[in-house]
Amino acid sequence: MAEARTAGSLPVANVQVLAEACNGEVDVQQQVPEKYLSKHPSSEEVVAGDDGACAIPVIDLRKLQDPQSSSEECAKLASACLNWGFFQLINHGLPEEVTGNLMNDVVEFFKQPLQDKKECSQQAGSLEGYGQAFVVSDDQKLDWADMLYLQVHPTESRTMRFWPTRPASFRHSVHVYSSEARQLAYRLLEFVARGAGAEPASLRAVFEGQATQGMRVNYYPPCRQQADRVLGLTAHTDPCGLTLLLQTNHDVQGLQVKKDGKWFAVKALEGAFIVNVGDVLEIMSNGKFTSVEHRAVIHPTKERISVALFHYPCQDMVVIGPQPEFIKGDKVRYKSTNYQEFLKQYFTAKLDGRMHLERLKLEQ
Ligand SMILES: O=C(O)CCC(=O)C(=O)O
Ligand SMILES: [Fe+2]
Repeated sequence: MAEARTAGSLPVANVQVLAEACNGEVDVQQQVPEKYLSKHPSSEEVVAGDDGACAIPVIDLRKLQDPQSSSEECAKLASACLNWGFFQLINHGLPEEVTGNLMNDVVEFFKQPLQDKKECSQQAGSLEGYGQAFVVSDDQKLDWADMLYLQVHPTESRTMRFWPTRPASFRHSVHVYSSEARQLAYRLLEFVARGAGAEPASLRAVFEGQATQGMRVNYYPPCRQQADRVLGLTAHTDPCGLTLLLQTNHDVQGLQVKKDGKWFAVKALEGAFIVNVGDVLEIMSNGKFTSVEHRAVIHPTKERISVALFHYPCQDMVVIGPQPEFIKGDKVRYKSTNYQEFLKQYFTAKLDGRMHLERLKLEQ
């Protein structure tokens, strides 16, 4: 994701520090600044996921790999990618130690004093490092979150000055986790293609080799005041192909996914990945899969941390458009577009839900 490097964000307050002041953890309690408050609590309906249901479909990798159940599970996967754009992946085979080490180190990173975290601060003109993203004007509403964004693959594209050295195991944990998760993403892309009746290798080939993988860690502090008017992460779609998401405290709900005009609160299953389709996959699949709007809400008393791993096509990709494998007698539904331009537009603007994607749709 070369563009993340040329697209900076205006500097804003550190939200973790602000939250401590607003939550009464220091001598003088501060009011949550207006910039973090939406005008009203959203009028859109939220379907709560606390009755044991997790809202989005659950896909079992073991079933995908078992010849006995593979076709049925593949069809379920393709349907999840079309109708929800999201699913939870169970029996994914990534060792618990690998995900556990990553999450522990991420938690430890954010526990450090601000000064120490600032050693990894973003620099002007780039989104990599510790800071915020998508702040493009002084009067825009702000998200109640800090983030750490790292480009993790290809290895030569890493800028180590943004990679924390504390805790000491951080870099190693990210390296191991991102390599294993990348293999998992490739395997999933094969099943996703198969589920839509395309050649399994067709999608994988686009994302393999020198393809870009970026990791965004989101830190959402609690907010005791007016929690229903404070948003952790504005509604958006992911610009990549496929995102793999993990979160700490699986019992703290934060992620919400839009379907049929309603927000569905996702109840994260312990040990599962939350996987979603990004813009590039919607376009390449000619709309057989959907890049769905999602957002993160915050909790009044508990922090939440999520780690999103974005899988982009190869750096040298020039044009993105519907792939022949996914058209086959269907109408072409999206304009082909210059890939670098597409990324640039995404990373230099305010998050805008699905607007940037709708502009690429052809009249049918
Ligand atoms: O925190 C979450 O659950 C969502 C994160 C997300 O959507 C992102 O980083 O793109
Ligand atoms: Fe996202």
